Amino acid sequence: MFEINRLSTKQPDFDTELEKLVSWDAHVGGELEATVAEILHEVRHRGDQAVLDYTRRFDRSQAQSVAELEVPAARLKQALDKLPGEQRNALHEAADRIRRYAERQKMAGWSYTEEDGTVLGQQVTPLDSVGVYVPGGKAAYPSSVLMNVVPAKVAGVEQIVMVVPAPGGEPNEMVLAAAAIAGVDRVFTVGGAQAVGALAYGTETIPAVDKIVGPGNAFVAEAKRRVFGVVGIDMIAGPSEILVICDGQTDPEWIAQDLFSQAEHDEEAQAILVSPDPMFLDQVQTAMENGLPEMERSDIIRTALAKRGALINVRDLHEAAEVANRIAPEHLELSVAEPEKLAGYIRHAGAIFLGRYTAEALGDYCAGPNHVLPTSRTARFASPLGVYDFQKRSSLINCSPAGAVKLGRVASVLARGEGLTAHARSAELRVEDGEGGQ
Ligand SMILES: NC(=O)c1ccc[n+]([C@@H]2O[C@H](COP(=O)([O-])OP(=O)(O)OC[C@H]3O[C@@H](n4cnc5c(N)ncnc54)[C@H](O)[C@@H]3O)[C@@H](O)[C@H]2O)c1
Ligand SMILES: N[C@H](CO)Cc1c[nH]c[nH+]1
Ligand SMILES: [Zn+2]
Repeated sequence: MFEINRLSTKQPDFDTELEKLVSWDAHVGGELEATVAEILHEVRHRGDQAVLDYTRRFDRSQAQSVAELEVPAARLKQALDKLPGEQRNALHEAADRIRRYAERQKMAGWSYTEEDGTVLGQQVTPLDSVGVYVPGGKAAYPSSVLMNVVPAKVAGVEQIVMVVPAPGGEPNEMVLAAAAIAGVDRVFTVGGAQAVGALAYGTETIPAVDKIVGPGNAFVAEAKRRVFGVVGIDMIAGPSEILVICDGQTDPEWIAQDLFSQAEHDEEAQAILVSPDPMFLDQVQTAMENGLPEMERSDIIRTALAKRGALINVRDLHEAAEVANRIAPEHLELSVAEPEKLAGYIRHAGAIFLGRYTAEALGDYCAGPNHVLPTSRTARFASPLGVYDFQKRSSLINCSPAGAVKLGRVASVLARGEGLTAHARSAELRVEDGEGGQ
């Protein structure tokens, strides 16, 4: 037996029950926030020693120094060379698809000339240094190495520092091989909030970076939220989420596995099925009941489904889209006859998977689009990780003498309206120069 929440939009307390299910606060709460605040404080003030203490405590490392937690470049290459051919080929194929998609996201600079000869534009530059968090507490994620590092390389980031927990002190070989393929500059086997703190503040051994990207559990997500401002962050990419909208015509076993696929990441993961067909919800529940014992991580799935899993009955597919928009899930599968039509009603989702054949798991590994996606309803305002996260823009303004006269007159009026005399004089001097020359 397993537990899963059953809801219907027809029940009078639907809104309250849905809120309980999807609200971030209800699941993480103040204790986690206090723990993360303390870890960040310690790392900021005690540097390497704090990183080492927490790594020994949370990841059972035997290391005596943070230097010992750095993985040399030769070790990455060795992992790649020794990897079974099938795994090496799969990593290369996934990297190629991710790169092809990322290339299309690359922003270029542009400029245009106003009638007065002033040139206006935008210059695009890559970030200097980036810290990539690769999760690794409950599972190893070579795919996350590729998803984070490949777009950073496409953008032209100079220094990429990767952090990844190594439970028991043993780094995962496929993760190291992926780091070699992607071209990471430095790797430290440090995880959790202490890794985020080290990348944000810098320690004696781990360099501070300009921006931290990558997914992780609730501790990692909270740590990134807290260091924002000291460094840039990509988004809150916390415990995984899936929401499937199904018209009742897909094989229930397919949908059951799709729901499991995200639930197996974490006890805090979210897996929701929305359908107008109550009998189909029953069939999927039965398929889950039958399939669960075969799952290697059935304990994690069981906990996640009881906490943040739900089968929701709606009146029709239009109402299903409304529910999805309210939840703003990380992943949204549209397992319906006309997915493109339904997609037109979707406003908030990290990634949309269209049609019965598009299993979300394909996007996790190799379809091409990034699997680092906004969670905890942040898809209302955030986007998938992309090359644009590793690029920044500077405005370009190059005034001609005539442009300086024209703009100077406008600026002078506005500056005097704001009571800012120096601004006004700065503009007026160029106007006077231009008028004198006429
Ligand atoms: N949104 C995305 O794009 C995306 C992609 C891949 C994975 N994920 C998510 O990443 C997460 C991976 O989680 P994980 O746990 O396997 O690895 P993780 O690397 O995110 O977290 C492991 C670290 O958590 C810290 N930690 C664990 N328990 C702690 C405690 N009680 N107190 C303080 N720190 C503690 C430890 O430092 C440990 O190193 C999952 O939630 C998964 O759903 C999300
Ligand atoms: N589903 C995760 C993003 O939430 C990505 C992933 C990696 N490996 C398997 N899945
Ligand atoms: Zn996944």
